[in-house]
Amino acid sequence: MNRVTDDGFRFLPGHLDRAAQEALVAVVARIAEEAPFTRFVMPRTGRPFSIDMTNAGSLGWIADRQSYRYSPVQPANGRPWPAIPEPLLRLWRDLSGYAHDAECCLINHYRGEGARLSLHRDEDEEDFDAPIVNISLGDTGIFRLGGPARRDPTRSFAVESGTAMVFAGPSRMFYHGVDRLRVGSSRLLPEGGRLNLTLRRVTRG
Ligand SMILES: O=C(O)CCC(=O)C(=O)O
Ligand SMILES: [Fe+2]
Repeated sequence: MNRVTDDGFRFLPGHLDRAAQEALVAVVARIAEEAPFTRFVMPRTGRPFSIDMTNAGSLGWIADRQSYRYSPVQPANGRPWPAIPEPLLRLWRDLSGYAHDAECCLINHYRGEGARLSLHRDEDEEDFDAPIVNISLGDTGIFRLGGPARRDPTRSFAVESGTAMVFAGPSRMFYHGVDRLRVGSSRLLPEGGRLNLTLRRVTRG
């Protein structure tokens, strides 16, 4: 049921088997020891996200009252983010086909009911030519994919644990978001919920 569409979007359910998923959960736990999950607030409104975030990589995606941006250090303590672990770099190399390595792995933790991510575009990077590689672990997320304009029609995908998605070509700049979780649909994470990892190139290679 792997799908490739001519807009460059690839939907790859079952890309990671159970063992690979468990290994990535352990990888995320190690990252979170060095860079604890935090709840960012949105610029201007100061309203908190409904999900917790952390990063690995030379640059991490952050949000505060001022802006959405990439930072080489963790806002909470000024320390660098942990390096992107090798298994994640391998996924990037396999799935992105890009000449340069990912610089950021943003990790989103959707803890349960009410955790969502409104429709947005990933546009804080300098390099829009590099694809975005998206990996899901734990509870199924209801993912919404639109088009280049906010008003474009959207499609919804149930994104199960182990699914990889690649946003290349035109789909790199498509609006997207997560409406909700199917809470309790997976037993991968001991505390439940969903982890989403996005591997990103930020600077021009
Ligand atoms: O959780 C997801 O699948 C989407 C995450 C996302 O769009 C983002 O982190 O920018
Ligand atoms: Fe996004």
